[in-house]
Amino acid sequence: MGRQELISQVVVTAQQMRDIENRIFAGGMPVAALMEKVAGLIADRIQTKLAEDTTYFPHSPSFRIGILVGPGHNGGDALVVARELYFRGYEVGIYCPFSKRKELTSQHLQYAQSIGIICYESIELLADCHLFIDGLFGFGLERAISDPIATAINQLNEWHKPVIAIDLPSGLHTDTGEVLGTAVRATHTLCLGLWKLGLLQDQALDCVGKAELIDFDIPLADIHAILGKSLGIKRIVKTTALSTLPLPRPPVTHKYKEGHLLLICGSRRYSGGALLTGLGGRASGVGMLSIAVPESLKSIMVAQLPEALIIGCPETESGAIAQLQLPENTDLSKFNAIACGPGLTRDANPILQQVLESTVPLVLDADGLNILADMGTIPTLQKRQAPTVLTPHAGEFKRLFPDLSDANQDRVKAVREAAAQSHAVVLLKGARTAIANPQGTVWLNPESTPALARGGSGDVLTGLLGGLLAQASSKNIPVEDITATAAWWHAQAGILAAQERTELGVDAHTLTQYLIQVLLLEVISTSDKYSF
Ligand SMILES: NC(=O)C1=CN([C@@H]2O[C@H](COP(=O)(O)OP(=O)(O)OC[C@H]3O[C@@H](n4cnc5c(N)ncnc54)[C@H](O)[C@@H]3O)[C@@H](O)[C@H]2O)[C@H](O)CC1
Ligand SMILES: [K+]
Repeated sequence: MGRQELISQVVVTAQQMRDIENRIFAGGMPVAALMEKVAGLIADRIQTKLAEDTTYFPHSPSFRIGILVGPGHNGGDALVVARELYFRGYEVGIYCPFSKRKELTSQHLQYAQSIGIICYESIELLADCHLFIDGLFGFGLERAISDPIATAINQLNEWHKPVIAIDLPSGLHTDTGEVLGTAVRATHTLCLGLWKLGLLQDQALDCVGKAELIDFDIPLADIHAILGKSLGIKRIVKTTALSTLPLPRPPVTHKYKEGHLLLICGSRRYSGGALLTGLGGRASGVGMLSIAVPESLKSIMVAQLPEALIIGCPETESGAIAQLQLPENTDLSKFNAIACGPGLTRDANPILQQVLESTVPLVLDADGLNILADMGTIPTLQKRQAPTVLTPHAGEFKRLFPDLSDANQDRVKAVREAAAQSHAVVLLKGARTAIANPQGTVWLNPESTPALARGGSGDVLTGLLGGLLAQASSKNIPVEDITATAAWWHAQAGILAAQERTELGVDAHTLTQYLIQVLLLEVISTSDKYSF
């Protein structure tokens, strides 16, 4: 794996970043030299951004940049940026309300003032700035921000001007993304060296804006020395996601070699869920698709999914599947994967018992999760031998794991605990979907769209994931990697659909039509090894 690819996947906590940094310093790199290098790269990036984006940053002789400087090395970075932008002809002013500062930061402040950059103690005096650089705190923030800094940050936020945060928006917890007191609402974040975990947590996203990484050549040996070879937390990136797709297919194959997926979904009350799950399964390219639904849904399913084998099952009085009535000579072990849950209703309880006993990889979603929660998640899953993937949103997560950490706060901690205790792969849905395996590795999906916050989009994911699992069954690819790929593919389809149709135009049915469309674009732009 090349440097760029590895760096784009790595995610660190504050402590890990400190440890990596200490190795660099122990190796002989002077602290001041590193700050100079990093801040030089930040200044270059800001200058390019200003030149590139003239609608956002209009050229004007009075263009003024306000630089917020904290007491630590985040403030030191900001001062080097201030000096560089000043020498490159920009008008800059500094806000630094701290009397105690780290030595290097103090030296840079002294020099900045000596060359004529004015340092203000009140942020109000920067009110006419067109752009702000936030260098108040980086990964050294230790406690909630208090006054006068809190009031200054709130004032800055009220101006609604462009703000570029250095490393991370000041006030965010580096690991959990929690707002500590108050936080800068940045429009852009230039994360330094390696992605900080907090930037990938849902609760941080209001403050992060567009995030990008500034690579300052951290030696790979230092990264591996602290994080290990396998990395504990990874961003899902395009190259790894595409590498687990069943593409290209072998030239000689047949439908059963390309996986047989069984979907179990729907009820008289929720027929749409079954349909969307089926369409998601179809888009996965799976060789054979069987869908078990209540008998009364059979005709509508056949009409919409003519290539699938629709299995009409006896129904309860309420219209749920009463019993799985598989074709003759078929039992659950004939399938390569099963996905179960969307639209089932809790009345389908006996069905879940049956699929849990199967020896086939199983995806549980929606009512499949609700029924599992009723059974007792952890003791029930501990009995299973084959892999299980749970795909809850935060509400379902709470029902499944009532005693674990809150999935609305430190989502990474919550999903890790859930996977460890249930021995399942857990995919916690959200703006930054988080996936954990029982061994503690976590995958975070760094790109998505609020357009996917819509009824039915989860059903599409369930079908898609089931189809990918079925196709991978003979390939020895870890279930968690396939789960990460499904989350990535689903989100990318949403992003493309939102670009073409706005965030309001991505209903779940439309989403299914973008799955192949986005793949075509991504695969073609990545490699020429696929031929169509
Ligand atoms: N990672 C790297 O290799 C590099 C990082 N750089 C930059 O340095 C910061 C981290 O610097 P550090 O000095 O450790 O921390 P901070 O700048 O975030 O500030 C710590 C400073 O603030 C005090 N403090 C903490 N919390 C509060 C609070 N709530 N209120 C008031 N004061 C607080 C604390 O006591 C410290 O004095 C990193 O983010 C990068 O921007 C290097 O420049 C390049 C290499
Ligand atoms: K900052």
